[in-house]
Amino acid sequence: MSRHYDYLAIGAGSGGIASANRAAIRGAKAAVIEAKAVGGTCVNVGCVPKKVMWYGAHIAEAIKYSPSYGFELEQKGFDWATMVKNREAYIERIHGGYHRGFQGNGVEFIEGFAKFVDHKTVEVNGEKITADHITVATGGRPLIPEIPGAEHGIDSDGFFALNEQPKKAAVIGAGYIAVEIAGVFHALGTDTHLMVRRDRPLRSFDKDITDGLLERMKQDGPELHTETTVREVVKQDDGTLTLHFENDQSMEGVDCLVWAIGRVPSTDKINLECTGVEVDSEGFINVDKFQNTNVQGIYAVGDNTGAAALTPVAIKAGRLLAERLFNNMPNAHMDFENIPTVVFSHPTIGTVGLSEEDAKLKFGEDNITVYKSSFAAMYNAVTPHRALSYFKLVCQGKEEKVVGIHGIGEGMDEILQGFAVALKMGATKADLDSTVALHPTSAEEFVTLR
Ligand SMILES: Cc1cc2nc3c(=O)[nH]c(=O)nc-3n(C[C@H](O)[C@H](O)[C@H](O)COP(=O)(O)OP(=O)(O)OC[C@H]3O[C@@H](n4cnc5c(N)ncnc54)[C@H](O)[C@@H]3O)c2cc1C
Ligand SMILES: NC(=O)c1ccc[n+]([C@@H]2O[C@H](COP(=O)([O-])OP(=O)(O)OC[C@H]3O[C@@H](n4cnc5c(N)ncnc54)[C@H](O)[C@@H]3O)[C@@H](O)[C@H]2O)c1
Repeated sequence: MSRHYDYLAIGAGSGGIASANRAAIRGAKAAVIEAKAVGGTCVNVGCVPKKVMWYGAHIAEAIKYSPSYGFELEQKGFDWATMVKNREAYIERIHGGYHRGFQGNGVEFIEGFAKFVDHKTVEVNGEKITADHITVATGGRPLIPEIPGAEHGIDSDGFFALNEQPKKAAVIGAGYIAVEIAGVFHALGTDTHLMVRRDRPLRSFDKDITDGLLERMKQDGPELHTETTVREVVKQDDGTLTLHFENDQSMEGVDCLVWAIGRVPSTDKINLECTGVEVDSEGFINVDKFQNTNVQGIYAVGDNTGAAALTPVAIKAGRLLAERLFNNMPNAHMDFENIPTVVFSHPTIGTVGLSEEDAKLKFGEDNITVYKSSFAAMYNAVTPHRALSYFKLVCQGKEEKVVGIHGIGEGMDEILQGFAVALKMGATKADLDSTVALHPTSAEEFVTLR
């Protein structure tokens, strides 16, 4: 038995789903193969469960501030399992939405793990499936370090599988995932320790913004341990973990250790070798700007290409690929410049374009003008917890073209999208200044900077 399609996506995550749906909408006979849960990382063990838990953390913070607004609340407890149950029910509903979408668009959903047999054929559940165009959209998976006792820790997938709230958590890593998980644990009441190998987390972000994050962590937690590298993990008889660091210090009593030290592409178990598709030294698939691999008829989108590992990036690249293949748009391709991004820290960070450091390197120090401000957002200014937000514009040349927009503060996640449009359109500082402010908001900072 064998089936043939015009378009086949391996992996029903952000990129695979978006591309298969768009291909089918444009008239292609399309299918998508998924080994685990429809929706991939974002929906099942990424953006979606993370944001639900971030909202939970947000509510915990609001309860903390509520007395200053006149509320007399008695918090009787917090049930982690209830949050998880409702989160998973929501995710189930999203799964249903995807399947209805496939039905509506005419995409065939195939459950199973796909492996290449040759450059036109994959095998799944013993069946050979052929397609004119095959997209590898297999995403990635978390990395665990090779140190003694590492297996006693969990990764971000394990974090979402927790059914009970840990008392004391150590989160290892300095990227988005470490910062976000540590923030959620801490806000919900776990004694949380974030451990980074160097002087700060999010080192590739603009320094003024990470300084703002460090200030908040110092003020509110979680506890940040810098210059701290885990050497060994030992499980004690009572089940708790002791972490030994390279600086010969240690930490005892950890009941949840989370590794958030990066992700690797899922390209190693799909027999890609038999197709001749080239990968780099880390296993990321080499693609050109059209998502073409070096083998005709095989493409890759999303996290396994080493592009910015963000859901909207995988979706956009996937849709544009389908437009190119099936809608007579030979030049359709993703623009990887100026991709906005948000970290769901506490408070959130938003950033698009170049950091001050990178802008100076690219254009020269004399060609860069920086505008920045800090202020206590009204939300917490009326509480004893007076904390600062930071906003920054990086401008280039005499005309002060805005090449970087950065902020940390309440609402920054929602503020950034519109400003990213302005940056992408080539806005200058004068354009922002000519826009009337919205008052009272935090967003108005960006159009009133001096
Ligand atoms: C904890 C966490 C939080 C995140 N938060 C955000 C966020 O807030 N915002 C954001 O934009 N991004 C976020 N991301 C990143 C985002 O989830 C990814 O960029 C996005 O999911 C990538 O999509 P993709 O299609 O490349 O791969 P994935 O979504 O990983 O999908 C790949 C799919 O392929 C399947 N698969 C793999 N191999 C095979 C095979 N051989 N056969 C069949 N199926 C296979 C996998 O099971 C998986 O379902 C987060 C990621 C994590 C881990
Ligand atoms: N809000 C969002 O949009 C969001 C949220 C989560 C994830 N993501 C995406 O997922 C990607 C992966 O996130 P991530 O946080 O896993 O990876 P990352 O690559 O961003 O960060 C990994 C961090 O771990 C550190 N590290 C590596 N090895 C280590 C070790 N042995 N011990 C201690 N630290 C170590 C690295 O220095 C790095 O800072 C991100 O780059 C991002 O694109 C996005």
